[in-house]
Amino acid sequence: MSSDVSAPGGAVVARGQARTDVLTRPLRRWRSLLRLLWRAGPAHVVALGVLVVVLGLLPTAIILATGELVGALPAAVEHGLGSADGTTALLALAAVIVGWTLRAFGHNAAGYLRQVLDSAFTSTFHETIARSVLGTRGVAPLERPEVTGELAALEDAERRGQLRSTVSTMSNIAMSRLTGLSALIVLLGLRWWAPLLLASVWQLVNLSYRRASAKGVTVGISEGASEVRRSEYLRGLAVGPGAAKEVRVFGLAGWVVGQYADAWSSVLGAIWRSRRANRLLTAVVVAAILLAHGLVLLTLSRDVNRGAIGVGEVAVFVQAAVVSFSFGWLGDMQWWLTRSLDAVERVERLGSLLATTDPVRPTPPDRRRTDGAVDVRLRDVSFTYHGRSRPTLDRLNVHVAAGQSTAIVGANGAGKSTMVKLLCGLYEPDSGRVLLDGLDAEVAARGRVAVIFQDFVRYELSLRANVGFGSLTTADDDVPVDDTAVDPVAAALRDAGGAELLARLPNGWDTVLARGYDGGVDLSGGEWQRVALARALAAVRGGAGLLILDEPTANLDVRAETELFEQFLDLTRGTTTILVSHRLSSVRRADRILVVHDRRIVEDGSHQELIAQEGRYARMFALQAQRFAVEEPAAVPSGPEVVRDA
Ligand SMILES: Nc1ncnc2c1ncn2[C@@H]1O[C@H](COP(=O)(O)OP(=O)(O)OP(=O)(O)O)[C@@H](O)[C@H]1O
Repeated sequence: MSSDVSAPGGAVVARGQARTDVLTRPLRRWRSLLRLLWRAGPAHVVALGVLVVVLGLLPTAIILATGELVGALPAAVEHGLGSADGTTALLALAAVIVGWTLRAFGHNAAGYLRQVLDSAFTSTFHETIARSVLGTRGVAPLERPEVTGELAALEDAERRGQLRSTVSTMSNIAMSRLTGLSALIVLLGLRWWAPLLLASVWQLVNLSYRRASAKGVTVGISEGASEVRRSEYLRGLAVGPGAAKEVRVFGLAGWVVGQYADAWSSVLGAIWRSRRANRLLTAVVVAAILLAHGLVLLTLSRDVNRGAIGVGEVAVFVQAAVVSFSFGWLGDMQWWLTRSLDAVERVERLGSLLATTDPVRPTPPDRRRTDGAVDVRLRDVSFTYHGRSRPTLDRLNVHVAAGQSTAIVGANGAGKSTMVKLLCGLYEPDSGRVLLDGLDAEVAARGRVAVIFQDFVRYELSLRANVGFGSLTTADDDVPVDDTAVDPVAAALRDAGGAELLARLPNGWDTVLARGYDGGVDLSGGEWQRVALARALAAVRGGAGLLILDEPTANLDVRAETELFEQFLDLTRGTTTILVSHRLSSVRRADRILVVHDRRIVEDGSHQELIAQEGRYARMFALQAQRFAVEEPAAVPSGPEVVRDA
């Protein structure tokens, strides 16, 4: 009942809202664009603005001066250049020359300013996005579908180069509009209806082409969207490094190219079909342009016949009628500008989405330690990922004393990495508290937690940056990089077992760890893991009091992982350490082992205690030992690889 009553009212409100939006949305978009532009370089914006006005009005000024010159010439010829008519002609000629000279210089200067502002605008645009994205506490807001949608659309606009010439496009359009408008004003001198008629017909052109191109784009985007994505994906398969090996080994080259061509021509087919449907509209618009200009020129010729206007005025009105086209459709420029406005609107929306999805929680008044090992406490912590109905962690209670080494083990998907992410303050729990030295992890983690995730980042930068990012302050220090006694970054790499790697790199610490760069080298999976571990050790040297290794060693063999973890525990003695691994033999030396199962911690104790309990851990350990004994009996008899829950 209530919905029956409210529905019509709601529809009226929605219609009213839509109408208001039609009016306010363009204003909002323009305001955002101009605000970004202003931030890109106010002085350049003012200078370009002045030039746009001058260059926009100059063509009409030149037309007027030309008219004056043409009008004065017969009398000047008759009475000589020294006469008053001669002076008028000479002044008009001078005005024309000055006008053209100004135009040439003005366009040069405007070209320079446009270039500067185009790149400044793009970088301000990127900076605004980066600020919004990096400004969130944690990563949860970035996983919201509406945020990922906006980011994907912005990336797409970027890839298509839709922003690179925003300022050029905008200034060119503004200039053309000013020229068209001033030419129309001049035509008022012929008949009051002449500019109105031409302006209307150019607006008709504008409307119809905007509709046609929007339709083409919509067809391209909506009907062809999946085909566009598919063709781009196929192109990536053909030319990108990701699939290069498989495409060759499986002989997929012909198939990839054929599929790419099919997908692309199906997109183009849809766009061409949509354009063909506009032929009638185009014919009507062309007829309207011819008719309107015909009427204006007919009126003009009748005035000439009647002797109502002179030759100078004819020159002015004919040129003004021709130049009035600048009031009409300006081709791709308008399309590009609309794309820029769309992108700016998205940036604004992204900013407000990220601002509202990240409420700040109050920090408790507990004590705060600023150095040494971190005391970790999870108090009744429950956590559910966005879009999931079931919590991943349910009322967890753990206390890890400062300096303790703890291993987290459990089957795939048990929630081990989720615990790690909560400890890093990347997500907020639904309820309960994650406390580091008594402070919420979201506020306390930065600088105090060092972590190497399973999918740690392989920065396409120098070795020194890859290790030094663990502690930017140490990496920035201008110390000799090869001396492990004084350089914490070098010491971290040595401790992580990366000395041999360093010796093999062509440019030592400056070697870029990626192919495709001068002297760049890609590393094996195991070598990358040593670099990542070195990064974590650098962080500890830089003051991190909680070190978490979330299975970054999966590419190392069992023996290497075990040795590394043991070495790690020795090196980080005095630091709170959390190790996540599926290989139980690798973490058995930890002071304490937590077994995560079905969203909770089900066992908690040392290796010996858990084995003695004969519970889940003991079963997992026995199973892994058994499997390993079958696969590689000689290597590590007491505990092995293989990753399965019992
Ligand atoms: N960003 C995310 N959004 C939604 N669900 C997620 C997200 N990350 C993890 N999950 C889900 O949460 C559950 C626990 O994942 P988590 O990565 O913590 O497990 P894990 O114990 O570390 O597993 P593994 O041993 O395979 O690394 C899984 O069901 C996983 O699919």
